[in-house]
Amino acid sequence: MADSAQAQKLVYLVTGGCGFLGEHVVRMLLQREPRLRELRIFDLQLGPWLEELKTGPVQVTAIQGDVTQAHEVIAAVAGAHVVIHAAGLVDVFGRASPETIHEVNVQGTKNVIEACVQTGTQFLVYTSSMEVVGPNVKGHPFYRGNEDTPYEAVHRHPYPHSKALAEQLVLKANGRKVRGGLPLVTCALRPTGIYGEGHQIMRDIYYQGLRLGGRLFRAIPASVEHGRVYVGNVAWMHVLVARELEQRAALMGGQVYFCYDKSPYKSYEDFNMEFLGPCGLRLVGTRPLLPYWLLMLLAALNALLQWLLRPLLLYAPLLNPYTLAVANTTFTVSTNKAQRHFGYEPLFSWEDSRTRTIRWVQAMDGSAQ
Ligand SMILES: NC(=O)c1ccc[n+]([C@@H]2O[C@H](COP(=O)([O-])OP(=O)(O)OC[C@H]3O[C@@H](n4cnc5c(N)ncnc54)[C@H](O)[C@@H]3O)[C@@H](O)[C@H]2O)c1
Ligand SMILES: CC(C)[C@@H](O)CC[C@@H](C)[C@H]1CC[C@H]2[C@@H]3[C@H](O)C=C4C[C@@H](O)CC[C@]4(C)[C@H]3CC[C@]12C
Repeated sequence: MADSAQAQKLVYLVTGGCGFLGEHVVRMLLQREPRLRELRIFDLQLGPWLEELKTGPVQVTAIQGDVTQAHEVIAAVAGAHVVIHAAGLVDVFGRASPETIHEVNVQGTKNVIEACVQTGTQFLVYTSSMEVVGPNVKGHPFYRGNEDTPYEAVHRHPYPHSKALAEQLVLKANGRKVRGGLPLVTCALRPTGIYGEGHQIMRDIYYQGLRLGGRLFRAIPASVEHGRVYVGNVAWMHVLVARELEQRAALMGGQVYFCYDKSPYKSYEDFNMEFLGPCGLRLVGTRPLLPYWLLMLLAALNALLQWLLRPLLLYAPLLNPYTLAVANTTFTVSTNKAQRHFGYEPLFSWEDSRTRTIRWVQAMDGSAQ
């Protein structure tokens, strides 16, 4: 094994490094990538927690920047050996316009790819999403599917559409010559619904339950299963892919990998209760309390209200026609492609993932029980 001076020679860049997933990727890299000399964290909004990372042996460089600005991306990428592109606008609640979602998720990804080509960075890992596949607009279930399962991926919503376009760009760029003549090696990771410390939607649902007297009301049948994956395992897969991409370029280049672990298959609501239940919330109803047609009507009313109120304020509730359709469509993955291609095994067991998430919820407002 090379001594520490030789081993620490690589420069990594993580775009979106201050986000929910990005922060876990940053911390995982610092803990588990011994070859790091410099870790660049590029984000629109830098977190104050970055300061605590600057006391270690790895040079941590915080870069406030916008992936839609090509020159800012080029400056951040120049000299990096590996780019992990996790920056994105994750919006299925109508907060941002379709144009903005496309600008960030598609044009931003184009800028990252071109920056790699122009500056000579050879390895690019893209954080894609299960939504590149589905659920599709027809509500077809994807049951224990894998990377090769045939499925009619048809998207109308701007977010999944943008992720699909961006993923295509990344995979198509595999093999392009970068500055210096070497080939660009790319791959895309497709997490299912990520949960864990820092998950904003879980936080929102928790506080919604507190506002409703500790109760949540079942809207989705328990039989509708949604694949979920712990954020620490998604971060670990990113670290592993970035490490193995060079040695296994021929096998991994241009490939997609679902992110998976041992988290149980449950409905979105029942899965959330694994963490919210121990924190004092109760899910009312063994089956949906309202008929689906009424939920669709309420979702449509929310969409109409959002449109009417937009000139005055942002009204963006959890329930809208898209989120209802997604929540109500089974989407679970069962694959071992990441294990076969680069030896991935989840770093965190289901029990550990669950405990860590519960502790995070409990710490939110000192509700430890
Ligand atoms: N959360 C999930 O369940 C999930 C599942 C699958 C895939 N993903 C993907 O993982 C990635 C990270 O998602 P997340 O859940 O951590 O979301 P997040 O919103 O917490 O993090 C996204 C980060 O990107 C940054 N960002 C947004 N626009 C930017 C821009 N123009 N320039 C630079 N930085 C910008 C944000 O500031 C934020 O820090 C996204 O690409 C998302 O599509 C998320
Ligand atoms: C109000 C009820 C119907 C409630 O059950 C709605 C839940 C809804 C907000 C979530 C159900 C499924 C979620 C999505 C899924 O986990 C996968 C995603 C892909 C990722 O790339 C971004 C997030 C998301 C779209 C995620 C968003 C919240 C849900 C729609």
